[in-house]
Amino acid sequence: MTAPARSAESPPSPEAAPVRLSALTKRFGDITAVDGLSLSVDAGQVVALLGPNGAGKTTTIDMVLGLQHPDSGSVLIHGRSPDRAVAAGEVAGILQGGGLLGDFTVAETVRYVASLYADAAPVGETLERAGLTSIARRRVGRCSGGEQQRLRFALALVGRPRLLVLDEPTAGLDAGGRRDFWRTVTQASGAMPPTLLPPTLLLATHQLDEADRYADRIVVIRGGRVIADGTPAEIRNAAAGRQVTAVWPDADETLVRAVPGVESVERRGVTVTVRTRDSDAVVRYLMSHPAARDIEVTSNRLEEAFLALTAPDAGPSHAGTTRS
Ligand SMILES: Nc1ncnc2c1ncn2[C@@H]1O[C@H](COP(=O)(O)OP(=O)(O)OP(=O)(O)O)[C@@H](O)[C@H]1O
Repeated sequence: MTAPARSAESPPSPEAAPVRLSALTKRFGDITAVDGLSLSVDAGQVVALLGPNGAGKTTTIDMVLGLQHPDSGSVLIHGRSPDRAVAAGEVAGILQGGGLLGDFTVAETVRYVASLYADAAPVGETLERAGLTSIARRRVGRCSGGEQQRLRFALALVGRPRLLVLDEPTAGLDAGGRRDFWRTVTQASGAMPPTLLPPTLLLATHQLDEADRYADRIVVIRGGRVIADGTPAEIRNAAAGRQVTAVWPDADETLVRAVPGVESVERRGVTVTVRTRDSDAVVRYLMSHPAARDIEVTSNRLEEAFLALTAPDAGPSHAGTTRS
């Protein structure tokens, strides 16, 4: 949890982006953890920073929360500095391994943190939103890892932040704990009144399925830089395109290879498999040949796209869009 305590300073600009990172750079000795990273997150987006270990996700998140300061570049949260945004209670974070007091009950913990805010959300409502009502009297030390993570979510919500930042929120949870955590977050987002809804979510993860399933937008980071930025479907296509298969006994592979966007053509028996960046063009071509039948288009899996994008020798993605 980040420090709460609202201050009485001037309100943020209503038009300012929830997060605007400009040419952000952070070094630790010889290591450049974040290397000129620019990123703008719009209100209401669920954005996943996706990258392999050491990509610079946590360092970026720490700078968004004012826990680290950049060597160069700037961070603006709703148009102001992270320190001021955190002090104003506009942003809350769930950080890796954030501490909880084992002797407090779940309800006491939420009540205590709520008391630090001038304008906290009602405790009962917050417990309900985080799926904690049935264990409100349980000591925190007796809660499972998943329940403790839902408690951290409740603590993040109780200050009514407009931006919620999650760093590897399901690290260490089993499949059931991960599912419950995300069910809680998405149900809370879908059903909460505006007073309790954090409208914008920035999530750091290396869990591909998490980014794919829950984010509107995935920003792939490697070596402290943005290498791809788009919807999950765009990221899949950016790295590896699509695959079109058809049954076509007399296919002329040379002609298929000449269709715009085609990367490879493979023939096994009567089946032709085409990897392409433009599946529409391939389908149109196949449809113009009556002998080609049983045409199927499949998206490559995000995992393949991610591995292709983050391989050490991979160049920057050409199809991913970079927003700043
Ligand atoms: N306080 C620090 N001192 C020295 N090096 C650091 C420090 N914090 C981060 N680094 C280095 O900066 C690089 C980026 O680390 P960071 O933790 O931001 O990556 P990450 O993408 O969050 O990785 P992970 O998924 O493993 O948490 C790594 O090489 C890491 O070793």
